Formats: sequence, structure tokens, C-alpha cells
Amino acid sequence: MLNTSADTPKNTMTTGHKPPVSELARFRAQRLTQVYWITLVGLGVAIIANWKISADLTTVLILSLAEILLIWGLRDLKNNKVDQAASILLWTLSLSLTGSIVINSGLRDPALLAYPAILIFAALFGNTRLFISLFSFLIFSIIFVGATDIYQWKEFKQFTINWTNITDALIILIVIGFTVRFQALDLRNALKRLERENEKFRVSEAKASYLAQYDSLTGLPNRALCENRFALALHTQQRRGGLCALLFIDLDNFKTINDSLGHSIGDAVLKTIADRITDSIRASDTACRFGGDEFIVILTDLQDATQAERISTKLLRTLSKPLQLEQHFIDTSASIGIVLAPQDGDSFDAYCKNADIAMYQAKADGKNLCRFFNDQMNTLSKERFELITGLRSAIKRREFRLHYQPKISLASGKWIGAEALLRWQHPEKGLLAPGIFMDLAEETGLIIDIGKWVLQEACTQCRIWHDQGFDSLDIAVNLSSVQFSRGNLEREVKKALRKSGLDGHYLELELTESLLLGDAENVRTQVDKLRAHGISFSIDDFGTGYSNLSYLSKFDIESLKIDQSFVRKILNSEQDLNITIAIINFAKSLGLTTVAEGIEDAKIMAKLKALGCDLGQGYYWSKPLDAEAFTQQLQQNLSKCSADTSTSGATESNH
Ligand SMILES: Nc1nc2c(ncn2[C@@H]2O[C@@H]3COP(=O)(O)O[C@H]4[C@@H](O)[C@H](n5cnc6c(=O)[nH]c(N)nc65)O[C@@H]4COP(=O)(O)O[C@H]3[C@H]2O)c(=O)[nH]1
Repeated sequence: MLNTSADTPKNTMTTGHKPPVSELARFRAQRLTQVYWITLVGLGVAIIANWKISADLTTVLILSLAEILLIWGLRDLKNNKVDQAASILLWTLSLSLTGSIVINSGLRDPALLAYPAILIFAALFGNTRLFISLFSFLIFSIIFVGATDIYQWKEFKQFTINWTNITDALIILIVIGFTVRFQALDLRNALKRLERENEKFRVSEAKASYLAQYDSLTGLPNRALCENRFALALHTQQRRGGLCALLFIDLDNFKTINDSLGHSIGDAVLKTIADRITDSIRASDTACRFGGDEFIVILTDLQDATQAERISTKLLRTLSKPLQLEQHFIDTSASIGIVLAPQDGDSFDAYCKNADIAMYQAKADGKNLCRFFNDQMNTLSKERFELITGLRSAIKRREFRLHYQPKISLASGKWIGAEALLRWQHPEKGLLAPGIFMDLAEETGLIIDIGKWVLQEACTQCRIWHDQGFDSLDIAVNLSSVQFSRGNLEREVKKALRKSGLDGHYLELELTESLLLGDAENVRTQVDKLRAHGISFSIDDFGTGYSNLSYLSKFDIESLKIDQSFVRKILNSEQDLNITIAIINFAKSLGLTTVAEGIEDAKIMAKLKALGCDLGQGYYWSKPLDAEAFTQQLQQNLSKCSADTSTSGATESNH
């Protein structure tokens, strides 16, 4: 039964406003209005027929009264009093039809045909009370009129068919027909809507249950399903005998790819990797995405551990094949940790943790490798955890230090700048080089805070040197790709310059090649903003990254730093010599300064000078020094250079 509290007069009275009308109530009111109008028209036609054809004025009077009552009911409908309007309609019809029956032919009167229609209307539009009261009234009317006829309390008119009867019968039929048709349509539409809703629900339920078990990006089972599959594999294996293995695969350079080439390329790489893994294993094995760039492979039916190793090696080979996405050629590789079941764990979490530890060992041993888990690795994993915990508090505990390595003009031997290199004065392990903690700092995002500290400290120290009279000295600071992608570099650099009072022209930021390749637009925007403050840029470890040189034209940089792996071997390896020559010539053609890193002896220095390299850096002059030691060496170099200049000046004037 359609009934809404919004229709109740109580509601209207208490709020003093029109009650809010629900969609359903509005729809019901609309239908009732249509039925009202059909009935009004029907009654109108019946009035005319009774008047013109039968000249039955009593019936005309009853029907006219009914017409007036219905017009009154329509007003209620307009005011959203749907229940009230339904009552008026049905009581008006019941009373007028019963009146007509009593006046005319009793139970033989065609108006009796409308009784079932009234009950249908009551069932569709009214509430239970209205239905029961009308039902009772109609039953009573039939009994009463029937008894009147049987016991001759009143003589009814003889029933003879005339055109008024036909018109009345047609009107009743038409009104019932339309109303039933409307209701049938409503019911059908409601069913269709319900079906559509059901379908939507089924689709979203299927999607939710898919997402609860599968990774939406790669389509591989997710961690939850992986756990189930592993439990199943273990159970089957225990019944059949033999071994199961769980391989924990982590991509070696995914963070760099994602940070430098952007997330859409990152996603495409993950999809390709997922496909490659799936293609490399048997249908009975399972590949899952564990999260981020981590995948798990469950191998079953293994005879011995070497089989797991063979499959891992095959996976490493497949995953290290370069892939091309859009215009990018991307080098990928992975590290794999292997655990065997049942011996390497007692729960899914324990197997995963141990495989993760083995995977980290593979990374520590040089990446693109696989390693089986063993108990000693637990110690290593603990160390890693302790290192991360230590790193988190190292800034607050003021444990970071900067060491400075001079940059020397190969032509004059003068110290023209310094590169700031980070050190961690660990409370137990002593002074740690960045190689030990930099990857962890980047992985955990701690590099952002550490990088801020480095910038501030380096700018402050350079300003101190300027104040001490070394006022042309530059300072170079290394930047991580994470600082570009996640930090607010411009704000941090400006802050460091403002707080230290250093002129931006003395600050150089060292970038890596991979950084420039990726989200080039973002990097270029940030580089351009920083250049507006006078800051210059160099590319570190040049020649080791992606050998796509076209990116250089897009960025305004000042210098290329030739990687020490080439520099160290220029006297012994023709190939490294040729690469070094090519880089120097290439830099010159673009008007860039070249800096050779890792110069350890005079012969290499002389060779680079002869090749036209501008600046050098390396143990030949000095290892990275703390600020105090650097200042002393700087002073000595300045004195030496001044002495050399005056000697050469004196020699020239003697000539
Ligand atoms: N064998 C040999 N080595 C030489 C010689 N001359 C210099 N080196 C070492 O080569 C590295 C040069 O720095 P890099 O290429 O920027 O490479 C740096 C840089 O990429 C990164 N790094 C250092 N400090 C920071 C920092 O504050 N922020 C960031 N993001 N990275 C940093 O860590 C890397 C390693 O830094 P370090 O361990 O200090 O190692 C330094 C330096 O001590 C030489 O003649 N022979």
C-alpha cells in the first residue's frame, strides 16, 4: 500500500510548511490526478447522457454532486494531500454509484459493474483503513440492496437496456481500463528499474569481489588471494611430498623510472613486468602482485631447490630485457629472494618476510640477482631496520655532517669550488658514507628532510667562506630525484639562500641524467624557476645513464661531470678514453664546462688537461674534508696560487 508520512495532515500542521514530498509520493499523486481527470470526464459524459437521453434528473443530481466533490478532492491533491484525495475520490464514487443503484435498478443496475473497480482503486491508491472501510461499505450495500429487492421494501425500476446504460457501462469500462493500464505500466517500469538496480548491484558486487582478490592494474591475484593460493599449494604439497617455493621479486630501479618518467609509464612498466612473469612460469604456478613494484611467485611440485633457482634465473633474464614504452627505452632488472616451503617459515607472513630479507640480500650483493633465504640474513635485515630507525632521528640528533671536496681548475690549479658530500656520524658505526644509507633515505622519503638540511648547511658554509675572503668560491649540492618529485625544491632553495645570505650565483645543483629524462616538464619548470635566482645546474655521473642526449637541449645547464668510472681508466682503456674525449667535445660544442670526477694521479690529470677538460675533482688534490680542514687547504691553495702568479709575473717581467 503506498502511503507516506509526508502526506499526513499532522506533519503539515506541526511544521507549518508544506511537507517534503518524496519521489514516490509525487509519482502517486501524478497518477491519482490522471485518474481524477478521467473520472471527472467520465462523470461529465454520464451526466450529459442521463440528462439528454434518459432525462433522469435524480441521477444527474447525484452525479453532479459527485463531480463537485471530485473537484474539491483535486484541490487536496494539488496540496499533496494524496491520502485525503484518494478517500474523497473513492467515497464519492462509492456513494454516488450506490445511490444510483438504489434509485434505479438495484443489483441489476450497470453501476454495480463499478464496485470491483472501486476496490481496485482502493487497493492501489488508498491505505488499509480506506480499503477495509470501502470494502465493508460495498458488501453492506449489496446485501442491503439485495434484501430490499427480495423483501420488496422498495420497488426497483425495471431494467431495460437503453443508450444511457450503454454509455454508463462504457464509461465504467474506460475508467477501469485506463487505471489498470496505468498501474500495469507502473508495475512493469518498477520491475524494470528493480532489474536494472539488481544488475548494477550484481556488477558492483562482482567488481568488489574481484578487487578484493585481484590487483586492478595488472590483473594478477593480490596479496589476499596470494595467501590463499600459497596455503593451498602448501597443503597439496604436504600430501604429495616435494617442495614449494615462494619468490619475492622487487624491481631494482622502479622508483627512478616512476619518479623520472612519470606514473603512467610506471604503470605500463608494471603491467609489462606482470605479463613477463606470467609468461615465464607454468600454468600451475601462481604470480601475484604484492604491492608497489613487488611481485610474488608461488612455485609448486619442485623436486629440489635448484629448480627454484633455475626458474628465478630465467625470470631475472626475462625481466632485465629492455622495454620500449612510447619513445622511451627502459632498462629494468629485478632482485629475487627465495624461500622454500615448508622449511623456511611457519606462516604466510613469515615466508614473505624471509623472502623479503633474501631479496634485500640480492640487492645488497649487486642487484639483478636471486638469493635463497638463510638464518644469517635475519641479522642483516635487523641492521637495515635499525639503519632506517636511526636515519629517522639523525637530523634531530644532529648526526649529519657535510664534507667538502674541492673542484680545481685544470689550467690554473686553483680551487674554484667545493662539492658538498653528506656523511652520517653514526653513534655506534662511526662516520658513514652516503652509499650506505642514501638508498634507504630515498626509499623512505627521508631524503626530503635530509636534503633540506644539506642545502641549508652547504649554503651557510659557502657564505662563511665568502666572509673569510674566499669570495669567488662556488658550492655544489647533490639533488635526489625524490626531492624533485615530492619536495618543494624552489621554496627550500630560496629559504636556504635567504637564511644563509648566499648569492644564488654561487650555488650549483647537481642532477642525475635519469632525472632529466622523465617527467621532463615538471623538472624543467622547477629548473627554470631556480635559474631565475641565479642558480646553475650540472649533470652528475655523465655517461652512465640513458644515452639519450636530446634531453640536454631542453635543459639549461652549465656543466657535465664525467663519471669517475671512465676517468680512472683513460690511460688503460681506449674505449674509456674515447668516451671521455667524446663527452668533452660534445660539451664544448654545447658551450658547457666539463668536470672530471675521481682524478687520482698526476698522469690522469695531465691527460685530461691536454684533452681540454676544464675542471677536475679527486683524491689527487684532496679527499672530501670537513669544513675546518677544507678551509685550511683552501688557504694553502690560495697562497700557492698567488705565489705561482707572482713568480710567473716576475719571470715574465725578467724576460
Ligand atoms: N675512489 C674515488 N672516489 C672519489 C674520488 N674523488 C671523489 N670521490 C667520491 O666520489 C663521489 C662523488 O660524488 P657523486 O658522484 O656526486 O656521488 C655522490 C652522490 O651521488 C651521493 N651524495 C653524496 N652527498 C649527497 C647529498 O647530500 N645528497 C644526495 N642526494 N646525494 C648525495 O652519494 C654519492 C657518493 O658520495 P661519496 O661517498 O661522498 O663519494 C663521492 C666522493 O667521495 C677519487 O679520486 N677516487
